[in-house]
Amino acid sequence: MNTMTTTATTTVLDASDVTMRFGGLTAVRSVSLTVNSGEIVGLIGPNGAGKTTFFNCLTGLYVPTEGKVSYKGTVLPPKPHLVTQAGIARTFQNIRLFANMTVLENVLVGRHTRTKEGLWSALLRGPGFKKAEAASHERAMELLEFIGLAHKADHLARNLPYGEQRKLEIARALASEPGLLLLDEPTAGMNPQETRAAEELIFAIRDQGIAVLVIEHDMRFIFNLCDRVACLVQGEKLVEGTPETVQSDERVIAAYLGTPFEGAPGAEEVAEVEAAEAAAPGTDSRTEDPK
Ligand SMILES: Nc1ncnc2c1ncn2[C@@H]1O[C@H](COP(=O)(O)OP(=O)(O)OP(=O)(O)O)[C@@H](O)[C@H]1O
Repeated sequence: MNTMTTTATTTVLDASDVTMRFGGLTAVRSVSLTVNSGEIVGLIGPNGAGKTTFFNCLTGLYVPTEGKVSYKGTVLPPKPHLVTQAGIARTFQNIRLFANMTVLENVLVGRHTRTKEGLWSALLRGPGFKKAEAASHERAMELLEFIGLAHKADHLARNLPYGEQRKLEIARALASEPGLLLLDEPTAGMNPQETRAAEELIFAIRDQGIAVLVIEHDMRFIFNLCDRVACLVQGEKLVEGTPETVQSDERVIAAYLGTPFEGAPGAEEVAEVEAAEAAAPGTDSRTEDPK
């Protein structure tokens, strides 16, 4: 399903024995994970398992207590902007757009790590700055085209529907021209149509040669999307493997259900619940202005 036709596979991300302690609490314990070129890797686990903390260790927001993180063979500096510059971009669990800026401006903000023009050039608006500005504008419009929002370039970000805000965040992350994209719960709060669109978008991103690591609670989404899935439980990696391996692992099921596995809900039951949800108006618990 997710097969690539490219030949050589290289390791894009190599996180080795990453441990993160907060005082007496070990949120992540000796977790190793690689992401290879052409791959979409999923990170799952119950609430509080350490997924976001692990992401924060990868992106320089946290300095791991132990372990190291390399990107394309080079150990990453523990500073978010340097990690972005190195080639890793991320989105957050809660939407972090500039609500009062336009869609285009939000993407342009994401380009700043790739703009080499210095302060004086920017202040004097010399020819170098103008050329860089035009190139950034062109690339930002290409990205908006790619996510299907070019026609809304001049809209304020806060006026976009929720699913489009999530897409815009992805476009802003892509604006830094990453080799690896980290997505923290990209479908949180989405309806089934938006979730399907997000899936298509992530496949398209992978097809452009960008490796993807994604945290998600929606199991159907993750098992359909990913080439490989790792499951964290209480800060430790419990299982890693193909979606087939992970979803049939009884330890994973038990970790989610909190009880020994006694049979998964049937497809019919799931469809019934979904149909009831879709039919009932006003059951969407999302807020207009998600934090
Ligand atoms: N800055 C922090 N200081 C202290 N404890 C923290 C901090 N960040 C996370 N934790 C703790 O670390 C553990 C892992 O949290 P984390 O948010 O990484 O889990 P998660 O798997 O991302 O959960 P969720 O799915 O709910 O987002 C939790 O017990 C959390 O309370």
